[in-house]
Amino acid sequence: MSTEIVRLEAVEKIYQTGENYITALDTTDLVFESNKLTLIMGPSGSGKTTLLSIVGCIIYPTKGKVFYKDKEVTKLSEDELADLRLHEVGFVFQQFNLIEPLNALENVAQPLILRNIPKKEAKERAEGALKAVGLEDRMGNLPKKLSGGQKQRVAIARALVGNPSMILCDEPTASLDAKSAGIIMQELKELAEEGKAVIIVTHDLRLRKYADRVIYVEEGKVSNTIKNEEDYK
Ligand SMILES: Nc1ncnc2c1ncn2[C@@H]1O[C@H](COP(=O)(O)OP(=O)(O)OP(=O)(O)O)[C@@H](O)[C@H]1O
Repeated sequence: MSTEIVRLEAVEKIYQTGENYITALDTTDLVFESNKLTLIMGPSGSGKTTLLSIVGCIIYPTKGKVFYKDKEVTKLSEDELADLRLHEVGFVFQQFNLIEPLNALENVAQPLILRNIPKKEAKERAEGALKAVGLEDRMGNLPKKLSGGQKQRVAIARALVGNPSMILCDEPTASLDAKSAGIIMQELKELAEEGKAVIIVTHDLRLRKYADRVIYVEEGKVSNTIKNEEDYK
């Protein structure tokens, strides 16, 4: 059963640079639910990262309201927002963002250490997360001793380890070959099936087969249909 995780009500984001105003996201109403893998697609500069950043409580919208499980995010202070992010959101990026001198296990344990969880418990939970992504035999490896696909699985384990409700991914397969990309998408799909809200920004139209839902963003406007596939390449 799906439940509502994030709700955007009449959300708009306008950036100001000097005297110029850019409407990165036009008035948008959206709901993201648990148990669903959603793709956010659109041409470069269309507003995808802006949308993901609002959903992930990284930035405030200029107008409108954001609710996280009925808590109004747009009323929270910066500190409360950071706290919500730390506990409820897992992030996965194109470039993995692993800490090079730390091995896979230490990388995955890092968010728990930041939350002052005792080292022993952090290690046990990190082992569990690495097992969940099939990397139990690579726990002691430094990132440089892992393939791109394995690094991304470590990044997914790190996103998972705090047991967030949402996993947000910005181009998670863009640095990977087709086979590794397929493994990562399968992994993310399983997380959605287990109850997470998984939201992925991508340019890759081939990933649509993994999605429960696809949202297209063009010039800051969100819709359920694609206008011109050529613009997405
Ligand atoms: N911090 C910022 N200040 C000013 N303008 C910004 C800022 N961030 C984004 N923009 C502008 O807002 C618009 C949407 O940007 P956004 O990064 O959300 O697009 P995107 O679809 O994620 O692009 P890409 O696929 O290239 O990453 C663009 O015109 C961009 O130049």
